[in-house]
Amino acid sequence: MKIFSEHLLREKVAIVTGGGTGIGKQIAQELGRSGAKLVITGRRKEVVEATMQEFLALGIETRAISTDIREPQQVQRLVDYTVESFGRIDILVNNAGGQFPKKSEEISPNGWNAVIHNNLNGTFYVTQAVAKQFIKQGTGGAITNILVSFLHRGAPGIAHSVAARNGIYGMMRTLALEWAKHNIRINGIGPGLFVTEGMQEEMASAAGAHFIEQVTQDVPLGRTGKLEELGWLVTYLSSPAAEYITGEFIIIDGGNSLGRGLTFVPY
Ligand SMILES: CCC/C=C/C(=O)SCCNC(=O)CCNC(=O)[C@H](O)C(C)(C)COP(=O)([O-])OP(=O)([O-])OC[C@H]1O[C@@H](n2cnc3c(N)ncnc32)[C@H](O)[C@@H]1OP(=O)([O-])[O-]
Ligand SMILES: NC(=O)C1=CN([C@@H]2O[C@H](COP(=O)(O)OP(=O)(O)OC[C@H]3O[C@@H](n4cnc5c(N)ncnc54)[C@H](OP(=O)(O)O)[C@@H]3O)[C@@H](O)[C@H]2O)C=CC1
Repeated sequence: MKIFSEHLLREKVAIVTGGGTGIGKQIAQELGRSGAKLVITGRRKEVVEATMQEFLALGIETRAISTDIREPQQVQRLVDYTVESFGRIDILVNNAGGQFPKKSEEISPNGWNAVIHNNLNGTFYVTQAVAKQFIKQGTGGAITNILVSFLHRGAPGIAHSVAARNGIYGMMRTLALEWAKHNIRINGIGPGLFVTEGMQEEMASAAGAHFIEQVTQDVPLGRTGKLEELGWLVTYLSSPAAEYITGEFIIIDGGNSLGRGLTFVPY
């Protein structure tokens, strides 16, 4: 379904980390369908290049480059490559990340550090490098961080990831204040359950075959999310329609974080 005009983000240039797969791929596609030029990145070159070919076939101007967001030099190469390719950057989507489920008493120091490093440090490196380009351009920019719906509620089994995402949340609120004078907006969204290969490999396989059905039972709207729904939200937040929104966190989970509601209903 097409929601936004193909001119909404015309002449805008967007970087999407983890843009070769799952949520990042769909967000990138929706930004591209709304007119943005794309640079998609992830560690696996062959994955981002295959997605680039799909986008080019749809008529979306796309480049792909491999980057490990944990490596500041590679992150700077991503920024330089984007500017060399398209002359500027306007939009950043920090989507790359993830975790492995594990009882907290069993997480090794290395395991803890791996998740914090990938999510929190990696997100900061990309955010800082892109924001420096925004400031140099003097154009402002829009940054959206993909966080988790249970950011404030907590989630047993992924303490390292929830800690890292709350670190990003604190960073995001601070940077929204610090960089408002440069017209850099920075927001976060918290997806509930969206079925992707990555999610199935990392989460559902460890949690059991019925994980998705079980989680879905708790969703008031009675279904998992559609990936396009994330793409539309990020497109909105990246567009002029959201020019007065910064430092915000929006949950998109079909009401899941509301819980089941009151057991007593007065009718
Ligand atoms: C409701 C759903 C909500 C959320 C859904 C999603 O997010 S869906 C999106 C889902 N998509 C993703 O999550 C994809 C992204 N995820 C990843 O790329 C990786 O899982 C990573 C970044 C978390 C770790 O990568 P890395 O290359 O830095 O790790 P490394 O190999 O160098 O090991 C370092 C330490 O970590 C330990 N360890 C690592 N893995 C596991 C494991 N499975 N099991 C146990 N432990 C594990 C490893 O043992 C070692 O500790 P040790 O033995 O030395 O004490
Ligand atoms: N699916 C869901 O229900 C939910 C997902 N999320 C979050 O949404 C994001 C996308 O998840 P999803 O699409 O489901 O799963 P994926 O596993 O498909 O997405 C993870 C992406 O991040 C990239 N990535 C991971 N680490 C790095 C790194 N160090 N440098 C560069 N790229 C990296 C991966 O590419 P590569 O391996 O090639 O580097 C991959 O493209 C994640 O942050 C996830 O935690 C949040 C809530 C719910």
